[in-house]
Amino acid sequence: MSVKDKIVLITGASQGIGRGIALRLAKDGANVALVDIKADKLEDVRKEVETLGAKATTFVTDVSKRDEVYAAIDHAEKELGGFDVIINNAGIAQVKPLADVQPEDLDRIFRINIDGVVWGIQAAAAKFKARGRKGKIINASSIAGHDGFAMLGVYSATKFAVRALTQAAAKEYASAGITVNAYCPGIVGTDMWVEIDERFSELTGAAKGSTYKKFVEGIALGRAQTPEDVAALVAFLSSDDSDYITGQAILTDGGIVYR
Ligand SMILES: NC(=O)C1=CN([C@@H]2O[C@H](COP(=O)(O)OP(=O)(O)OC[C@H]3O[C@@H](n4cnc5c(N)ncnc54)[C@H](O)[C@@H]3O)[C@@H](O)[C@H]2O)C=CC1
Ligand SMILES: CC(=O)C(C)=O
Repeated sequence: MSVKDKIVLITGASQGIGRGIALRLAKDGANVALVDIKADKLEDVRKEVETLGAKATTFVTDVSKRDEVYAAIDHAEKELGGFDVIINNAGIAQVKPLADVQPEDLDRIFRINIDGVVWGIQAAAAKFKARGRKGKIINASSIAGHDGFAMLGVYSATKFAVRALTQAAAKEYASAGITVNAYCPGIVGTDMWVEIDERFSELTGAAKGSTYKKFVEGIALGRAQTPEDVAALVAFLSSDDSDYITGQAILTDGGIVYR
């Protein structure tokens, strides 16, 4: 399995799963374009990647803004000399009972978790076609893209939407040699889960840390997932070994959801 010398753009790369993917791909020989809204943390990840001997560039981008996503891909191509894979990883969570959801809640999460993936798909596909090259598009879904989770209903809807977009894009772009897949992590110990746990505590009175603990106790393999666990699947999906796979939303969750 190799991603050697591939040029991979990763959104949401400042921390958590995105950072884990960047470091894994760099170790495997890829060069990476790191994209996020958090400029300072992006630079920290760039230095970590370069320590591993890979080339890296950063581009501060809000994925909900179409022009910025197109500009990020142009930047990656110019700075790194090509463009082979996009990982539409950036996303936000939202913990709220459905009864309390307001129009602005929908707007915010849809713009990042759905619009951001649409812009990433269309901008990457346009660039692959312009370069006359095959390419790979890889999107972040979730176990919540396979099962709707209570208090995470709108979030779950966005992750179901990512699966739908992945399937539709796989069909639209197959003839251009572009594959489109999604990864579906389970309970990963990142800042996103710190926030989810805190919001559950505020809403239900659960002790701090107890919601995360309860979810982790439901994992068959008996431990929380790490960004490295997720990155292992994404490295495979980024490599030529996954060339015959398209339109799939692959679970990597240690045994929570079975499909
Ligand atoms: N942590 C978990 O348990 C799981 C996470 N996921 C998904 O994996 C992806 C990454 O999650 P984590 O690393 O855990 O989250 P995280 O909250 O630790 O990191 C998300 C990154 O995305 C960036 N981001 C947020 N909005 C952005 C925007 N508009 N434009 C550009 N960047 C933006 C943030 O600045 C941050 O660096 C998300 O799509 C999430 O929904 C899926 C399943 C489980
Ligand atoms: C954050 C997330 O996708 C879940 C379900 O944990």
